[in-house]
Amino acid sequence: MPVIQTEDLTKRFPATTALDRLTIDVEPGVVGLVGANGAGKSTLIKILLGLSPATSGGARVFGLDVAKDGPEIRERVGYMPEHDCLPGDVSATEFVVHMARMSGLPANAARERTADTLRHVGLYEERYRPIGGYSTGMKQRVKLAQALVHDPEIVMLDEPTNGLDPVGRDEMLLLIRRIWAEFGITVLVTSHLLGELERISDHVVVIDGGKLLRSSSTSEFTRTSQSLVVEVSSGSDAVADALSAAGLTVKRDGRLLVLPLDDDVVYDVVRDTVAAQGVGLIRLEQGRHHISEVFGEDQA
Ligand SMILES: Nc1ncnc2c1ncn2[C@@H]1O[C@H](COP(=O)(O)OP(=O)(O)OP(=O)(O)O)[C@@H](O)[C@H]1O
Repeated sequence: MPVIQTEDLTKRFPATTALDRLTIDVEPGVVGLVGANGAGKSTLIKILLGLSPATSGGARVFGLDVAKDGPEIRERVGYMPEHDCLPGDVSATEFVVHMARMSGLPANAARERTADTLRHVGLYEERYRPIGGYSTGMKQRVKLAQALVHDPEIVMLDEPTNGLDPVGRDEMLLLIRRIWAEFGITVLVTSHLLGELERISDHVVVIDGGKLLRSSSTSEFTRTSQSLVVEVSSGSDAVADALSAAGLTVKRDGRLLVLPLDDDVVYDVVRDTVAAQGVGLIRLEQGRHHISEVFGEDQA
């Protein structure tokens, strides 16, 4: 059963339509929600949490209606907001214990879960220091920990890699993948970077101007964009011409010839063509495009 479903979900603000008849089904796993700034990602999350009403259409989380069952949904969901929202004068431990108590955990369980969760996100001795002195990466980890501390069934992470350097991004992406892989908690994670979500998501939903552009499994995204890279010992111009004559679309990338891999027969055509030209085949390998390239963006 889908964990999140929306049907014709629409949210209008006076000056803009943030979501425009959005219909999606999200199955368990890591789901990437991709869109440029202002695409409607945060608005969708707030509606799913029952914090903001839809203008029309509907949404369900675990089959519960977001318009009526907000409190029950929020008990079962963890939420990491996009913007910095942490108090600077308390420690990570104090803050996360507080959030755990707010979720209804008894004092002892809250302390134990907090210690486990902060360790899981990679905060150790620093967890006793005031959050005000933390780096952006450490603050993002505290935000992630408070989303996980009450052992939710889904976490919704709004731009968790925002403001992080490349190493911090990689670490955060790995942590997110582990939430699903090790604990079986479904993750809905937003980003404006297609390339980074492609690396960790089982399924990717792309929205633009509040409208659905595409929703499919990550493997399907990349399968439709696979290519075959060919390198020959000499005479690459003649080989390219012969491949074109055989009906293939050939692109040049320096010494390499790149062909769309839409059919396995492409391998045979390349092998036969290269043999007929009497040149050596140095390389024949599958190239994997990034989703971002499919959308013509250079973001990976
Ligand atoms: N409370 C609000 N009042 C009026 N307009 C809003 C409100 N919240 C969002 N919007 C508008 O709705 C559109 C979608 O905003 P949203 O924050 O959902 O986008 P986003 O994809 O999360 O982008 P970002 O990453 O920049 O937050 C934007 O045009 C935004 O200005």
